[in-house]
Amino acid sequence: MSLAGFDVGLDRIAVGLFTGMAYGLLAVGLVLVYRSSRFINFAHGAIGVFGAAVLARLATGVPYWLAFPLAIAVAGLLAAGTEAVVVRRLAGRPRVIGMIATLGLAQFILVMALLVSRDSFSGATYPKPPGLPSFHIGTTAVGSSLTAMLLLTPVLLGSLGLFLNRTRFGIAIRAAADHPDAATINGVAAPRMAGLAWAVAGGVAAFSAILLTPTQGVQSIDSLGPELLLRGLAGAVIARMASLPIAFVASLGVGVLEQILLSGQTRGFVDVVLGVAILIALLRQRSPGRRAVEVGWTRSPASAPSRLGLVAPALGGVGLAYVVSNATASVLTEICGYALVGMSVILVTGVAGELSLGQFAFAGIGAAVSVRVAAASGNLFLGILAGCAAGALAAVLVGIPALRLRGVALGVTTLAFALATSGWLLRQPWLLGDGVTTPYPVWRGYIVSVATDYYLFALLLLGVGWWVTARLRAGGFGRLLLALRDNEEAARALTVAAPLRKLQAYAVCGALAALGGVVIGFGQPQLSVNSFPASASIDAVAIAVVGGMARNGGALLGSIVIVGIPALVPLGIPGQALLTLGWLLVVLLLPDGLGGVLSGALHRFTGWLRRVVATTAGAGRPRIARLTDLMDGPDASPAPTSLPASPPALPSVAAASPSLAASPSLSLAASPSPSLAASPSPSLAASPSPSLAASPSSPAAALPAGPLLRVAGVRRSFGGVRAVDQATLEVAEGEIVGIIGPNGAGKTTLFEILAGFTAVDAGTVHYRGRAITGWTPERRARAGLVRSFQDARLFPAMTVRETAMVAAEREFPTRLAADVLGPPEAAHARLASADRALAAMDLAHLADRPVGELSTGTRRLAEICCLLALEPRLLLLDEPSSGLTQADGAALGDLLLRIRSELGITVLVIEHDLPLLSRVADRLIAMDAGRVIADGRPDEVRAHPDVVLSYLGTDEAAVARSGAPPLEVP
Ligand SMILES: Nc1ncnc2c1ncn2[C@@H]1O[C@H](COP(=O)(O)OP(=O)(O)OP(=O)(O)O)[C@@H](O)[C@H]1O
Repeated sequence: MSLAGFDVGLDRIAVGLFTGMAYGLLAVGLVLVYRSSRFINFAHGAIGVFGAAVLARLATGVPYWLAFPLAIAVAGLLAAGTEAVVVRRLAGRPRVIGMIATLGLAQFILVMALLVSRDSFSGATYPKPPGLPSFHIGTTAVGSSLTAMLLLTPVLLGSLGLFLNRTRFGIAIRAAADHPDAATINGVAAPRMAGLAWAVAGGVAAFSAILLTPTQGVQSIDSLGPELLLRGLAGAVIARMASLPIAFVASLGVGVLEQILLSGQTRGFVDVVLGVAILIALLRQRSPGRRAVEVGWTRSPASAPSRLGLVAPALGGVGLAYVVSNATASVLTEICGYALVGMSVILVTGVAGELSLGQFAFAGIGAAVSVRVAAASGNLFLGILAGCAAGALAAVLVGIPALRLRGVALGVTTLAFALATSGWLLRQPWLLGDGVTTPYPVWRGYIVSVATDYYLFALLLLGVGWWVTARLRAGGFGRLLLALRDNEEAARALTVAAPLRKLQAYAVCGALAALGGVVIGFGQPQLSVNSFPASASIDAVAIAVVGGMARNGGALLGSIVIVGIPALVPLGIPGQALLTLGWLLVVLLLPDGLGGVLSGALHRFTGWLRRVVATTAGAGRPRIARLTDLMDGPDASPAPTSLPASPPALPSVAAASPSLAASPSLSLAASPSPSLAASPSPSLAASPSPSLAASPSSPAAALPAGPLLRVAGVRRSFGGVRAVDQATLEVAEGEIVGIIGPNGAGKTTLFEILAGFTAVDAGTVHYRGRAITGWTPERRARAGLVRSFQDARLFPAMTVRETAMVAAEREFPTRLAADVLGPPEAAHARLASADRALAAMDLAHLADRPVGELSTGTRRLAEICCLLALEPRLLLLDEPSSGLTQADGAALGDLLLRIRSELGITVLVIEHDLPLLSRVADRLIAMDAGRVIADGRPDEVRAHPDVVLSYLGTDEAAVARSGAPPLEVP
């Protein structure tokens, strides 16, 4: 039967269901692992293939049906071992790194499978299950393997369901996956349960690989890589990486759809359709309320463009052109191209913190467009520009769905795009078709036709890409990306426009990868899709990780190791295994990659040389000190000495108290310190200054009639939990209002809604008379509605000064082009503004300390400093006293009163410290189970019977016990 040119007959559907079963099992394993470890195990398919290899080897000596469970058990053990040795070891590092480690592991395991048994890659010679019938559906032969799959898959899934839902271990796995902390408190060993989940997933993968291999032709490592993974991921993503049954059923659909499409189209077209299906599934997913904050990024030296750092390797590279053969020059050219793509990975993953598995697709598109445009226009530079623009555009389009969903979303969409590009897009006749003849680049009339000459041209483009990347990383743009990577919500609360900045990052990375593609493209007389396979995108990730993501030089180093060595030295399978094992070990053991090791060695070497020169030649600063710039460049953190002079330290909030430096805790016991408003600083303390008074959010600006904030009938549920339920409240200009309620009452969710981080199910929020329900967090923050966070995490890998510079973005925003080409005025202005703000809060002495090293109290002060720098009109503070000592808590009360009296800022504050609130608040609002249960004067609310019942549990006496005796309300 045919429909629109596609065969939808029974045969097709039957074959589709069989392959769909295999994809379904893959998807089930991916979901299981994702639920327990929160990342995608890219080695999942490879673990299955390893199990299949073990069966092929065992079946030569023992009966098949004995080898079958043994092989599954080996795969389960391998998966559990992966969890214990690789995943747990990387627990404190970003999840992206865990996923990258599994990419390396996948390659290593596949090579190992090849060493265990070559049969695991060939359907013709692979053992088939004995004792089971073969039959026909229509004209389709169903062999014994498919019969086994048909009979055993329901048994396997049924047992898995029973195991997860009915057994103690299964329930513990689910509990540990969904609520690890709660499970640990209840005595469930969460890490052991994750290991068990991985073991089950590994066994399932082996089951599917063992029964699927006999139905396949010869499989290559490539066909078992990204393509198979995408098919499993499609079902898993449709099931939102959560539901095992939906993942399985969706995968059956994927299998059937694939078979039907294959009747009239190529495999590449199937990838396009799957990519679109994944995109739709991702876009339909609702953005989660609170996001998990990414942990584990360490502070890395950003590479500022140092002249020596560029010139020294460039001179070495140029020198090579005169000593190597044309064949070697071609390899060197390839290394340059891959290094540029690796740099794009460094920017998107190392700096922006998102995994992209499609950078080579952008390279391919860039190459194809540039070659076409250059050939048509006869202008090489026009071709290069067009190629980079095409790469940037493609990256932006692919990145859009990932904007709302962090974590794995970009990895999944880019993987789909990589496959669709190499399988379909690049094969279109208007791009590469069956291959196009590349015109020779012409340089000022000179035709670059010799490989060694072309290598020099490649080196030039590498230098340009390096310089641009280094400028961006060291400037304001790099800082914004780091802030978004470390803590996206905090960055948005400081007015950073996350979607715009991320799209800019994707565009730059797409253009950079495309430039790599241009280098590779013009280096080949005939350009075809074979130069840009999907698996090369994974090599690009390997390059970045092996070389080290902290430095641009890492991409070059990684490219030499991953591309150069195999091209120059024939490795064979054992050599390849060693190389992949090597890069896996680098991921596990060297967070800074080989670049970090080399840079450390250079530092030590130059230190030693300096000492030698100093001893032999007496005093004097040897120039070789700057050799270290080869890897690092000067630290991007601007030296305080190079700044415009900061105003003298102010008589600030903390000035009258023991200094913050002297005490690790927050010291706000400043009252009666000189007034903030009286401070000579032109910054946050400058309420009467012209800039603040002129600001639209200034209290002096014309006020609309009515309350500053009006919340009406707001509702928000998470699953079955009504976090906020018909909340209605108002806050008048100039008030300090406290929000109280027991844990889980919905206070923070209400703040999330007010600040724009969580969407409402129903109800409206009006601020200054305008409906802001649909506004983004950054728009609200720019309008003066500013929030703090309960944990005051800020950006752990950034210094206090850099954090304050993020807040200064509101006044002096970073412009991408100016960051690369422009003069440093805006950067200086941001720096001066940050230093003024820090000085006003007496934090100047902490300016160069990484935020991650500060105590909670000091971080909280730094956070308030940044928030005040935004010149807010309404400040939402979420439990500002948590983590403070009692004395600091009292000083916080003084600070709140002065923020209102001297800066005219209205404050809405969530607090558990009732005595503090009773002292500073004009009004209290009590919440319970998402509802507002009381609203009025503090003494009234505290005495309200519902409040006593829900919040205090007992009676008014508990108020006195919960802290110091209440003070008079001012
Ligand atoms: N993103 C989310 N996903 C699922 N449930 C959520 C989410 N955010 C909040 N909740 C649930 O909503 C309810 C209210 O949580 P919320 O954090 O707003 O309360 P709270 O009053 O701020 O508590 P606490 O004082 O402990 O911070 C809780 O049951 C919480 O588990």
